[in-house]
Amino acid sequence: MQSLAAGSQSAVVQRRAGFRGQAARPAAPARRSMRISCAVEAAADAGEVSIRRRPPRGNETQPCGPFDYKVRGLPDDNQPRNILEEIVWYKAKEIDVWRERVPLAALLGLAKKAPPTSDFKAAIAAKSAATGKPGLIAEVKKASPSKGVIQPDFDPVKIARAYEAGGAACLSVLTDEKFFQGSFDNLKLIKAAGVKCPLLCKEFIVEAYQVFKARVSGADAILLIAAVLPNQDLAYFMKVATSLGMVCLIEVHTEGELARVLQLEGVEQHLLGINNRDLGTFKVDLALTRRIMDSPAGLEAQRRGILMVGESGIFTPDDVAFVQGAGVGAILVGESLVKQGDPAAGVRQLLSLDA
Ligand SMILES: O=C(O)c1ccccc1NCC(=O)[C@H](O)[C@H](O)COP(=O)(O)O
Repeated sequence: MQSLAAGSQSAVVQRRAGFRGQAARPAAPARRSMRISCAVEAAADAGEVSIRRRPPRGNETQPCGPFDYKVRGLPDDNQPRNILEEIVWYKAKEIDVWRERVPLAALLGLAKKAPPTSDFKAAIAAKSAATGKPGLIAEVKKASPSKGVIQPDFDPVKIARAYEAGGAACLSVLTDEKFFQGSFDNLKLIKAAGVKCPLLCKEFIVEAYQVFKARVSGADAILLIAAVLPNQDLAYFMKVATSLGMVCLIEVHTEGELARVLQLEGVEQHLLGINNRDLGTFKVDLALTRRIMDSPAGLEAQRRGILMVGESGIFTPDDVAFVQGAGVGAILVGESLVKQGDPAAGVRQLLSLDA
């Protein structure tokens, strides 16, 4: 909406400047920008939330005194359609347990007392300017639903220090326990160890409670997934994060989702990520980054100077060059770095910093 309004305004300016009563037409760049804006608006309709936040016919088990009662005969459409749905459905139960242990009011008190955050975007810009490569967000990742355990000898602080020494701009720390064997404690440990790289809390956020928990645990940035969250929720979590001094990495999987999130007010202050992993098949395809960056929504994001991040499936310097060529300013890399014996060398090699 915002961009369309801007496009129309420049068309009006052009019309007013019409020369000698000629039928005034917007100049070519303005016409192009209007065309892109209209295409982005049309694409946004296709970017609706694809993940159902809870089982449509209720949970398969219901509490019954001290036991769980299994509800029989629920139809197939009550099963998660992909891994993200499975994660999100489980997350609701996890949050209930956390909230019982530490109520939201107590968490708010802790968040108020937390030390200041570090500037996530500035760290990326600085590294990028120094190396000529996209800023690296290196992920502290022990396991994943697609690969199982990736690094059996997992020491989060050692890995974080190695990433920093190798030249990463920022770190991403997986906090999900059930599916990624991560934890909020890892985030706390890395911060407490004095690692200077700003930290992204890689959590599947569905409630504001998690945003406060991220801040209390030392995060400088949070992940928000457009497939899970409608714009109303994204806007709210962005506001909460901003009020706590954090930025958001808003992740999309399709052009439609990108077009939709571009409608969010103030989205330019945050980062937009394109995740190359298909949620149904787990296959990664870097060409997705290129396709989305070349789409009207991708062009609009670039025109607005939004920091774009290529995520998942980046293994080699050629992969880095490919997504950089597509226009991203940062990359998020987990598996290819974390499974190396020497993650610092892995970072230098991936970014060709030794050459
Ligand atoms: O990693 C997975 O298998 C996965 C499955 C389902 C949802 C999300 C998943 N990963 C989260 C991520 O976004 C990646 O950890 C991150 O982009 C790094 O990816 P990679 O370099 O391929 O490890």
